[in-house]
Amino acid sequence: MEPILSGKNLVKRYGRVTALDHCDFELYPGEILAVIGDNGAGKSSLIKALSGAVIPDAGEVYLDGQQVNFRSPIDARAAGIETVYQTLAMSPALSIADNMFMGRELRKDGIMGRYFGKLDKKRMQDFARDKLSELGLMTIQNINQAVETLSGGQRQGVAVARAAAFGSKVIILDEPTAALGVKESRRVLELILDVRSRGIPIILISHNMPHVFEVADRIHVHRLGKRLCVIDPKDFTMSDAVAFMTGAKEPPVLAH
Ligand SMILES: Nc1ncnc2c1ncn2[C@@H]1O[C@H](COP(=O)(O)OP(=O)(O)OP(=O)(O)O)[C@@H](O)[C@H]1O
Repeated sequence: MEPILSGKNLVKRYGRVTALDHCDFELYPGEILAVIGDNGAGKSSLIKALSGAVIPDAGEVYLDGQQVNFRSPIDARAAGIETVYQTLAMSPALSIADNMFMGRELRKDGIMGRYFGKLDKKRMQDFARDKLSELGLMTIQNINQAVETLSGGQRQGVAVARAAAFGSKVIILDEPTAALGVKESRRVLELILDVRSRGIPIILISHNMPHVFEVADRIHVHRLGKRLCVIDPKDFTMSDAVAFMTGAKEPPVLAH
């Protein structure tokens, strides 16, 4: 099977810091791939390079086997890669429906939409409602409710639903459960599994080993700016994973 998204020899330097040091990466169709690593290992730099948020100094990114050169996250989004950052990029005062369409609002058909930019609120609300209920998020009663009235878990849910609605190829989640309580985290993990069952592969960056081991099909262990190894969570313990990523223990099989 060919990877849906891959990176080869990616390099990213910030002054004298090498955040990505000839890093390789592969995401396969339909999988949840966790990316773990110590603070500063370069995980964020990796997903940013894959999603157009930073332009690597060297190396290549391939989507569906074709080389891509994303100049911005907008390019990556247009190609079907959606990223949910911890900060969520939502406007708290706007409604759920408005947040789902932020930056890609639907306009009305015909003259009103084309020449006067009139938004098709009804179509956006219906779409938002459909997407949220598809993912079992209809504990949210009112699609016109402001995002600031939602709990942390519900907000994360809306952000994941938004990504799932538009991310036709790949969804990247950066620490989706970091700010959440036990119950809310559980809901978000279920949502991640739901998204996978719809056939969309997910990259999950997380420091939370129980969460990683619960949902990931494979784990990319990142260390000192590159992939150290990829492990199957069924073959290793959480302490093994932590030992590999901190350098306390050598992995049995290296990435290269
Ligand atoms: N914009 C930037 N300017 C300068 N240095 C940066 C910048 N972004 C990242 N770095 C450096 O690059 C290295 C890798 O950072 P990165 O954020 O990718 O790591 P990370 O694994 O995501 O860390 P964490 O788990 O702490 O979020 C770090 O040494 C960091 O200080």
